[in-house]
Amino acid sequence: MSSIQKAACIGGGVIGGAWAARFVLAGIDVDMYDPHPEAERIVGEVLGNAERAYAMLTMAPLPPRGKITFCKSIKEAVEGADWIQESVPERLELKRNVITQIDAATDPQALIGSSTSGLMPTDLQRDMKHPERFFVAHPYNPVYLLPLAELVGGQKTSPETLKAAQEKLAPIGMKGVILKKEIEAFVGDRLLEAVWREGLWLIHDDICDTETLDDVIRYSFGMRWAQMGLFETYRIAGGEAGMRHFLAQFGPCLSWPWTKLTDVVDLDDALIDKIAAQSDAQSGARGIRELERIRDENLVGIMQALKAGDGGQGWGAGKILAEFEKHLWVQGGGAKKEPDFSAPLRLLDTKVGAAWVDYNGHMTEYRYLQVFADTADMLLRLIGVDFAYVEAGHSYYTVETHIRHLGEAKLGQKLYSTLQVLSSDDKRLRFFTTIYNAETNEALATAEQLMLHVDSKAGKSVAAPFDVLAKLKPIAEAHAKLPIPEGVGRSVGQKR
Ligand SMILES: NC(=O)C1=CN([C@@H]2O[C@H](COP(=O)(O)OP(=O)(O)OC[C@H]3O[C@@H](n4cnc5c(N)ncnc54)[C@H](O)[C@@H]3O)[C@@H](O)[C@H]2O)C=CC1
Ligand SMILES: C[N+](C)(C)CC(=O)CC(=O)[O-]
Repeated sequence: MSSIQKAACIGGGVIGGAWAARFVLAGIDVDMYDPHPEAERIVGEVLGNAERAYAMLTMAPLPPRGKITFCKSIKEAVEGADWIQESVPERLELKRNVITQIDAATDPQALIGSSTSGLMPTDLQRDMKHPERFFVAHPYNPVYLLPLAELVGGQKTSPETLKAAQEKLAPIGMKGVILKKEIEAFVGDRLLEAVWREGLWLIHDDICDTETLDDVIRYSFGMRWAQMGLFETYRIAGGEAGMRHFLAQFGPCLSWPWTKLTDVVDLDDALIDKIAAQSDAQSGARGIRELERIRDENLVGIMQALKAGDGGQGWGAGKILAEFEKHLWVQGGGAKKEPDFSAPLRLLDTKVGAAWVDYNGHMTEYRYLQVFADTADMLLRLIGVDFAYVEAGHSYYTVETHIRHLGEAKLGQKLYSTLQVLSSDDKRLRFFTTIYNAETNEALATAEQLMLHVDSKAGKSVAAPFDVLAKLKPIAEAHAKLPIPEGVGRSVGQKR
């Protein structure tokens, strides 16, 4: 699968900042150009929310975070990038000018995507020297969570470009959907505009207020749309007779006076005041960043629920998440140099994210287990028990864990973990893991764990194969020479 090596983001507002977060959390360095004096702060805040969301979204090992560099010009930002994402304000002349500058400054092989919500790619690529590598990659807010990018080519875009873009989006957890023809506002914003226009009429005509309108969506079809969209939902609504029956029954309603879709409401001062006041009453008690965090938590919950859909295969956006996680597991947290076996193995470096902190203001207990489990997974990958191995039907299962909490970790604390193999045979693997404060090297928690090698299809323990045991052997032999860590074999309880 071809992947993005280095990205450039031109424009770092709501969408450009979130694209940057999507890239850096997938381990890709980003060079950013945005003349806004506070661009660095704004992008930093978006990235903070994105990191918080990812800490809730997945337990798969994220690669080391990419680096964001703020540049002084478009030329400087795009140098060496193989994916450039333009996200400047929605004005044709401005975008065309920026895209032409990007085109002139980059390698002709680099892909150039525009975040435009509705401008035609043919209009945007008009002045480019290499228009064949330009396309619309229309994302949805927040880009770091919602997987879709509508990929739309203009008259001069090559079909290979769209295919390459689709392929490069997959490893960063996105789903590139290629539209057959260009059209203003593409597919998503055509639908959203229709709903929005209708919504504005309902407020204008005092049928409901903004909160009631939002309730109607979120308590009903909004939930359906998140998992089945429109046509699959309506197929079910046709009952056993299916889509043909649905069309026969509800098709005629389309010509009844059910909608005002062709009329555009006049957004005069009175209507603007009314909507703004209703929206303030509905949501004004919370700031934008707080609303973003609530939205992100809810989206994560929906995506995780969908990941369990279709009998555990994953459904809709949950299937994309499952595929992204599989990719992360295969990558194993990024390339690491071969560890030194003559000491406990340093296998994981991480940081306490906001979603890890509990009501006591420190890292909550189950997150320690997560770090221990992630560390154990690193050991397993080191001995060849990787994703392909597990898919082929064998694995190690944890059968016993004893955790000791020795210190506290607060929000943002950098951590690392080390693992010492205590004993092993052809089925058993016993090891001791310590989580450290990365600044002071203070031990914060330890775990002694026992794993069994299993045939996961048969559901029973079996001897590990020769090649796994051969990889484990030098680690186990080297660790047998180390002192037994303090705490090994301790039981839970008070002295009597
Ligand atoms: N906000 C949304 O929900 C979505 C927006 N989009 C599209 O993304 C694009 C950007 O929209 P937003 O991020 O919402 O706007 P925004 O106003 O939040 O951000 C635009 C950024 O571009 C910067 N900028 C202005 N001129 C520039 C230049 N010459 N070079 C580099 N940066 C420049 C501004 O300083 C600003 O930070 C638009 O095309 C929009 O249609 C796409 C999907 C959703
Ligand atoms: C409002 N908008 C047209 C900029 C919205 C989009 O383009 C997509 C989205 O995130 O809803």
